[in-house]
Amino acid sequence: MTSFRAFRIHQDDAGYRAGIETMDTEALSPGEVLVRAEWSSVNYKDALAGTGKGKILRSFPLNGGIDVAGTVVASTDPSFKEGDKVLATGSGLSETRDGGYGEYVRLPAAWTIALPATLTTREAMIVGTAGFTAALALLRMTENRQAPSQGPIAITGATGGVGMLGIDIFSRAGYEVHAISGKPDRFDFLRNIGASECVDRHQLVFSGRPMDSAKYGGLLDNVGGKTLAGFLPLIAPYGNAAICGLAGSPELATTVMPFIIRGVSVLGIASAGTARDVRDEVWRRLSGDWKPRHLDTICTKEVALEDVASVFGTMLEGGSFGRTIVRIGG
Ligand SMILES: C=CC(=O)SCCNC(=O)CCNC(=O)[C@H](O)C(C)(C)COP(=O)(O)OP(=O)(O)OC[C@H]1O[C@@H](n2cnc3c(N)ncnc32)[C@H](O)[C@@H]1OP(=O)(O)O
Ligand SMILES: NC(=O)C1=CN([C@@H]2O[C@H](COP(=O)(O)OP(=O)(O)OC[C@H]3O[C@@H](n4cnc5c(N)ncnc54)[C@H](O)[C@@H]3O)[C@@H](O)[C@H]2O)C=CC1
Repeated sequence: MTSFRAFRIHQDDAGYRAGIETMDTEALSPGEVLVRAEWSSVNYKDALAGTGKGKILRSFPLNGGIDVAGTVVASTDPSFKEGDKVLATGSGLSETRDGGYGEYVRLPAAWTIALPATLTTREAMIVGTAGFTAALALLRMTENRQAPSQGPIAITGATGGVGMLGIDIFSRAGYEVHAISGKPDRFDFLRNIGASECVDRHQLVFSGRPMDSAKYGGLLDNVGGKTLAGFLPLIAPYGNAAICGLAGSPELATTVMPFIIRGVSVLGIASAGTARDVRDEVWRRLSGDWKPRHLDTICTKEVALEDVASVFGTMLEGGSFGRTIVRIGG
C-alpha cells in the first residue's frame, strides 16, 4: 500500500467539490495494471468534470483526468510488466473509474496501451484524448471514402486541443485544412501548424438555406449548435461531417437535405468507448504516418498536478489555446 496525491472529485451531501487529497493505492478502482503516472492532460471534458458543469462522473468519488501515461509498477496480467511505459485515454477514466490526475492509477489490462516506441509519455499526453479524437475522426472519414480531392476539411474550434491536433493530423494526411476560429490573432500560429486558410467565425454568414454551394470536402466539428448547422449545407457530395464536440452548444437544428441530396454522412465520434482493435489502430497511425509534426508547438502550457484546476475556467469560457499537459511524476 502506497500513499499518494490525487485530484479527487466528490458529490455528496456536502455538494460537488474537487481538490488535491492524499489517498492509498488500495483505494484505487480495480484493474490488473498499477501505473506510476508521469503525465496527464487537460481536455474540455476534464474541465466539465472538475467543476461539475457537465455530468461526466457516473460514480463518486473518483480521481479526475481522462488521460494518463506512465510506468507500470506492478501487473497481474502477463501482457505488462514492471518498468513498461503505457498510456490510456478515455476508457472510463474519470467517468466510472479513477482517472489520471493522481500519482498512481490502476488500469484494466484491456484498456492499457503499450506506449509506441516513437512517442515519449509526455508526447503521448500532448496527443491525449484530443489527438486520439482527431485521428479517430480521420480514420472513420477515410473508411467512409473521404478523399483530399473532395475539397478542404473545415475544422471548427480550431485553437483548441482537438482543433489544433486535427489541423496537424489532417494536413499531414494530405488534406487541405481550413481552420475556423474566433481568434484572428492566432491565425499565423494555425497556418504554421498546417492550416491553409483561416476563417474568423465572427465573420461567417450562413445563408440559412437547407443547401448551399459546396465549399468543403468534409468537416471536423468541435462546436455544435448553429456552427455545425451552418456548415452541413456547405459539404460536397459524399463528404463526411465528423461530430466531436459541444463547445458552443449541444443543440442541432437542421434539415435532412444535405444527407439525402448530397449523400453527406454524419459520423459520431465517441473517443472514450472506442473498441480495443480500433483504439490500437488509431495509436498505430498517431505514432506513425499521422504522428503530429508540431507537438511541442501545440503544447502551450504545462501545469503541476496541484494547479490543474486553474485551467478549467478559461477552457469552459472558450479561452483555450492549444494543449495543456499535467506534470505528475514526469
Ligand atoms: C472527451 C469526450 C467529450 O468531451 S464528450 C463531451 C462531454 N460530455 C458531456 O458533456 C456529456 C455529459 N452527460 C450529460 O450531459 C448527460 O449524461 C446526458 C445529457 C447525456 C444524459 O443525461 P440524463 O440525466 O438525461 O440521463 P442519464 O445521465 O441518466 O443517462 C441516460 C442513459 O445514457 C447513458 N449514458 C450517459 N452518459 C453516458 C456515457 N458517458 N457513456 C455511456 N452511456 C452513458 C446512461 O447510462 C443511461 O443509460 P442506462 O441504460 O439507463 O443506464
Ligand atoms: N466526442 C469525443 O470523443 C470528444 C469530444 N470532445 C469535445 O470536443 C470539444 C473540444 O474539446 P477540446 O479540444 O478538449 O476543448 P478546447 O477547450 O481545447 O477547445 C475548444 C475550442 O472551441 C472553441 N469554442 C468555445 N466556445 C465556442 C463557441 N461558442 N463557438 C465557437 N467556438 C467555440 C474554443 O475557442 C476552442 O478553440 C469539446 O466540446 C469536447 O467536449 C473532445 C474530445 C473527445
